[in-house]
Amino acid sequence: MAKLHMVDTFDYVVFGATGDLTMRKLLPALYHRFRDGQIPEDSRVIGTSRSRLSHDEFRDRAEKALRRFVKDDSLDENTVQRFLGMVFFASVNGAEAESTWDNLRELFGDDRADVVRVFYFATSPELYGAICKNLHDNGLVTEKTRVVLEKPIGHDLESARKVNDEVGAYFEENKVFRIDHYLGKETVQNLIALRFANPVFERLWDSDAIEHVQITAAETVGVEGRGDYYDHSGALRDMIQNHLLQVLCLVAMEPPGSLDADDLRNEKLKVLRALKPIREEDVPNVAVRGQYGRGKIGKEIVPAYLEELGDGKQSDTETFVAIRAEVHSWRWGKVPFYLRSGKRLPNKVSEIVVQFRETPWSIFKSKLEANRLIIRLQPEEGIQLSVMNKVPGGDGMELRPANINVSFEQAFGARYPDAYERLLMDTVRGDPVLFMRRDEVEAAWTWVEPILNAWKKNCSPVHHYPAGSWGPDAARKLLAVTRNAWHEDMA
Ligand SMILES: NC(=O)C1=CN([C@@H]2O[C@H](COP(=O)(O)OP(=O)(O)OC[C@H]3O[C@@H](n4cnc5c(N)ncnc54)[C@H](OP(=O)(O)O)[C@@H]3O)[C@@H](O)[C@H]2O)C=CC1
Ligand SMILES: O=C1O[C@H](COP(=O)(O)O)[C@@H](O)[C@H](O)[C@H]1O
Repeated sequence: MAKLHMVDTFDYVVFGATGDLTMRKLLPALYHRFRDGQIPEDSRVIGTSRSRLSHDEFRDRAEKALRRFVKDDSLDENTVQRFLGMVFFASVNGAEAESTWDNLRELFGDDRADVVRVFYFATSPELYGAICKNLHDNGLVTEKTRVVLEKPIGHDLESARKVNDEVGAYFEENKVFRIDHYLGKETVQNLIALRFANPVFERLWDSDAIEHVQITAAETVGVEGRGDYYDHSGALRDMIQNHLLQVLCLVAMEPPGSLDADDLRNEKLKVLRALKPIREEDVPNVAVRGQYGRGKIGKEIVPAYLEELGDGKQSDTETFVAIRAEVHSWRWGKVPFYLRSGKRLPNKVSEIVVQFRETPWSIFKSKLEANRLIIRLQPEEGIQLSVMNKVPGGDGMELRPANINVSFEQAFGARYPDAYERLLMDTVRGDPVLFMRRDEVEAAWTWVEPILNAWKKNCSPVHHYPAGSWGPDAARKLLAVTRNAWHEDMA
């Protein structure tokens, strides 16, 4: 395990602390960091929401969450009790000026004014502006205060600008941490190491050598309890506008001058701005949307999206998206970047497939397969490079592809920390390198917006696919026009 450095003492205030995200991700992440010795014991985690809970009632909920979402081998009684001793609760309606702000103010005496203070907004984004104003008006913002904004930042470009303006009225950009948990995944960070610490790859990283790139985030889960949110979002907003475009940036960007936040983010922004704009009339040719019907994943029969929504609701919301993108730059020319994300697909897998070009000429009788680099983000994190080899023995020169495999688990053996663990500690340290800058978020919305508009006008159909399949056939056709195939369909 790489070395962890103890962070400064902090007060971590979560708005939306009784919600799913806090229970499932934030509290377990803070617990793990505490257990690993990264968090000083005089730090505090302060939950807030409109619910009227005592400190002990909230601690009970926090304890249940830890027992449910932290693996048994990481739960030891002493550590759990010491962690819960750092947990507090204040009942506040973040959106209302007249609310019980005293409950929160009372928790900060003069002796905490110099302590790092993080406000994490795990509520609906419409509340972010009001919460910022109320924090400011109640004198809760100190020199060492940061705010963390959960996704989604808006619903489209206009609403994203509104959220950013409202937050920006009270917090300088360097105090605003827009979280994209994909950037906290170890394997996503490792992309930077793979590309810029290994010249063997970087020398081949362009349109001369690379035929196309696929970026896939496939999930087996459906929308389950999040139907209200998801039905207003859909896969394009939920996964592509943020996570997949951020991964694309790291694959396609030029080497940054350093690992400083702005050097890295400037390079990502250049990629987002170099994405070939998609005109509304072209959307049917380059973007496919789908929605899952009833089907089977493994041995389990799972309901259709509409059944999960319940109440006989009808909806065109997409649970699957595939897009053909291009990064118009000297390095990439017209290399297609295929982006794909969907729910209720056969496997949970996030991966990048870099398909190299074929040899210009072959001296062999065997059919040659072009090299392929697969960067597996999750699960079974690792790298796989396919190469052509001579089949041993025989009296001729028979060739077959074989894989060079690096399994990160075998190489490093450590537990893979959840993305939130790293990101929450970065917010305490005030390190924005793995967070999205305002201009990145807005550039990403600018690019996806014509697709959203075309779909709103019903310019292309919502293809239905059975749960447990790899999505609609139209997604296959998107690649077939250039005689390509998605990874699972490759020979
Ligand atoms: N759940 C997840 O896995 C993910 C969630 N997100 C995003 O994070 C945000 C929260 O999601 P999630 O936890 O699932 O949502 P939930 O609906 O489970 O929780 C919402 C929380 O906000 C609180 N809340 C609502 N209104 C106010 C208010 N006016 N003042 C203070 N607190 C308020 C609620 O508590 P109370 O009713 O007591 O006030 C509750 O704690 C959403 O924007 C979501 O899109 C992003 C990525 C993943
Ligand atoms: O942000 C989100 O991500 C999850 C998928 O995250 P992963 O780390 O499990 O790949 C997705 O299920 C959710 O809908 C979306 O809001």
